[in-house]
Amino acid sequence: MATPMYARYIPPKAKNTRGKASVSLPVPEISQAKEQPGKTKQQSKDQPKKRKRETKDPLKEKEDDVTIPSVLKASEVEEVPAKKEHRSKDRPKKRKREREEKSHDSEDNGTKLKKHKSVLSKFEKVSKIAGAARESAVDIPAEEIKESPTELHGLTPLPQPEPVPEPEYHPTFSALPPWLAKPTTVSSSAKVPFADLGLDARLVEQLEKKGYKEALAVQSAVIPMLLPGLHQHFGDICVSAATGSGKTLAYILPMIEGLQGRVLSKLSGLIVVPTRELVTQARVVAEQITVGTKIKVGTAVGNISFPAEQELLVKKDKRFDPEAARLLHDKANEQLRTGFVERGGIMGDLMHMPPGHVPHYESSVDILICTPGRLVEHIQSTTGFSLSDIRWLVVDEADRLLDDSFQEWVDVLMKALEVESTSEQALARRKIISRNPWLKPERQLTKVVLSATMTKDLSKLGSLKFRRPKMVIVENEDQNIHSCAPGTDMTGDGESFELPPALKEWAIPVGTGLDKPLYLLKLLQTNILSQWEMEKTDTPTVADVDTESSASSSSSSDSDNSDSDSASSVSDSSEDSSSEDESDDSGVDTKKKLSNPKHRSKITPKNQADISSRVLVFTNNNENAARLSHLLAILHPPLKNKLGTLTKSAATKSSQKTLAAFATGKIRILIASDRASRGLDVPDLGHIVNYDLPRSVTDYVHRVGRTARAGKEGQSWTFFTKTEGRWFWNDIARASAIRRAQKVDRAIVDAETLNEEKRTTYEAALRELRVAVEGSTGRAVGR
Ligand SMILES: Nc1ncnc2c1ncn2[C@@H]1O[C@H](COP(=O)(O)OP(=O)(O)OP(=O)(O)O)[C@@H](O)[C@H]1O
Repeated sequence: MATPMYARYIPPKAKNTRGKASVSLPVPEISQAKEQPGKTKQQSKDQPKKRKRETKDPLKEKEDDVTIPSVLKASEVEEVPAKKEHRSKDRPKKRKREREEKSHDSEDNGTKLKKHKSVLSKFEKVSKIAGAARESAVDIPAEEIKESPTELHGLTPLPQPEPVPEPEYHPTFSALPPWLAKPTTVSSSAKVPFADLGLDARLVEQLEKKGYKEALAVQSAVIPMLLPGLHQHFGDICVSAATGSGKTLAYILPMIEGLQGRVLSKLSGLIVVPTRELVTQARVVAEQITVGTKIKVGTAVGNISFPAEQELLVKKDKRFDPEAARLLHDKANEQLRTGFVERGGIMGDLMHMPPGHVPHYESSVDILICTPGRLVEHIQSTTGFSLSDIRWLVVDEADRLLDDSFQEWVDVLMKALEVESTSEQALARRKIISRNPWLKPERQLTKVVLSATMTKDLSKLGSLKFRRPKMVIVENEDQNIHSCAPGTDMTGDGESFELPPALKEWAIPVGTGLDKPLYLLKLLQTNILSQWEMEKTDTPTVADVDTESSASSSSSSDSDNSDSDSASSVSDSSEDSSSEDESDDSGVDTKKKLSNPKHRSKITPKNQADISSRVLVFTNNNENAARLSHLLAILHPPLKNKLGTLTKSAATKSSQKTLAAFATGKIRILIASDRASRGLDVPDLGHIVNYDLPRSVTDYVHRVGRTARAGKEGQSWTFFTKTEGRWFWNDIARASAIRRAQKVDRAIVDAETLNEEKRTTYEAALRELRVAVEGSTGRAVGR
């Protein structure tokens, strides 16, 4: 009796009693039994077993699945427990009836029908109970009850609901402090005449002589904040402004204005920059502005010996002060007694002093421009080098410098700045201030921190210990600014950078990258250098090329200006050749064929001296720069005297020579490592080539920022290989962190059209280079 009732017996039209619910039920086996009276008891006993076996068949199972719902109506499911209860109560009666039936059966000659009658009577009872239950339930018209159509499914997964999109998270708070979260923004078009900035007339005149008629946006915003007046900010300033926007004058002018009346030299302004080239560059700007004043500008970069640099920075003298002399001598005696004798320094100098005198040190410079490494050396080892009178501290290229933990320069500098001045005037003033606390403190140190890619990392900025800081951001408010993430501005929590508005960026696919030198040669030929520049020197033979000294030789040699008419060795058939797009990026911007004559420089005697047709080529390391320089010189010998290299390993003097030659146009192609990517200002530089892809977004921003400076036009060309394409387009060309006025366009260089002779020369050059490098270092050379 374990089989449920509905499984054992299902009546033919179960519930159509009141013309309401009409449910078609499976044909009941009992009726079959009725119709087949010849079936034996054994057969009917076997029936459940047979069904059990049948249910093992999956197809059968499916059939059951389909039929069962029509049987299992809610009212009937509820009937089962009701029936059970009833049965347990009526058990004695039932047995009695069964006995009666049995006796009747025996009377009826033991036919099977009697047994079925008992089952039928049970069913009638159940039906009565179900009928009563149904009467108490709400009547539903039969036509409203529809059988749900059977859905058949194959093996394909059932359709799933659309995933609910995650709601966009717009924090109503910022993790940054208010001065960083809500910076002061300045439009890059907000220019003001220098005379309106509160600068001294002499300074304005000096600037006009240089051809600067009005202050650029960053200067118009920052100078008034640093000078006494209505807009003065009593605290420190962080500045974020695009490359070439004029940040150098924005900090140098107020510093010079503030120190003009100075009679005695005191080290009052300290400018820290990352490279020696930038020290030299900032010094040139400062010296141009200080002409006619007593302000002395010094540098510390390590291009001369350390003792020589010490002498240049600090003047040593003697001062009659018996009391101070006695104290110092006591200290010296104590050191002798304990054995801990200080070598050099003030104790060393004391030995050479006449009785009653002490050594006296004075700064030889008012403004010091230096690299962080050399600064730390002077703080730690130069006697009399004191930062206690510093009023201006400038950290240019701040994000780069704060990344640099070299010699823990920030900590050393901050400690040195905390040391109070021990000069007599300072001591006297401190005495007065202690009695009159409302008086201004003796020294007010203002920190100015600048970059085109300013960090918002508090852990880095915090190391500079700002006092009431303010962030100033200069941004282009042009509606056409292309920012891949709509609404990206420079004031959010994330870091975002702006490119110069007049910069045109191009991206050039270079296949696997194996023939990059040939691509570069073709690009120089078609779009950067004029034909005159490509061909003007006598063509030397491959053997003539001095690989090691191409940079220095080119900087010193003044190329012969004969207007050579010799036929170009570079094929110019690119116009009709169809270029194949081998890059893997998708949906890329307009493709431009660079061999189109309208992109070419016109060959006229006039533009022979056009220095904007110079190019700065960036490689990823010194080795690549030297190798490329060598290959180009062999590939196209007329370029030999127009090539220079600028790498970290080059001596300061040689780098300065190379840079000067590049600035004056003697060198047309400067191949450099990332050393040249920060801050370098080469006036009217027209082109940048990223021969190797930069390693980061910030590197890209600084590299391309060497052109299109101070509102002038410039172009950048970035080579990308098949494997680099995705990164370049996603992280640089369409990066939400970069705001640009013009989108990056794709350009095709037909390096294939370079003639066979060039390819043969290229192969020969590679072999020669391999032999040269393997010979000297035992290493293999790639291209
Ligand atoms: N007021 C001005 N008018 C015209 N030109 C200017 C003015 N001020 C500066 N310049 C020129 O702008 C160029 C860029 O200046 P500067 O080197 O200070 O830029 P920068 O913002 O420091 O760039 P980077 O971030 O790359 O270091 C220089 O060649 C400079 O001579």
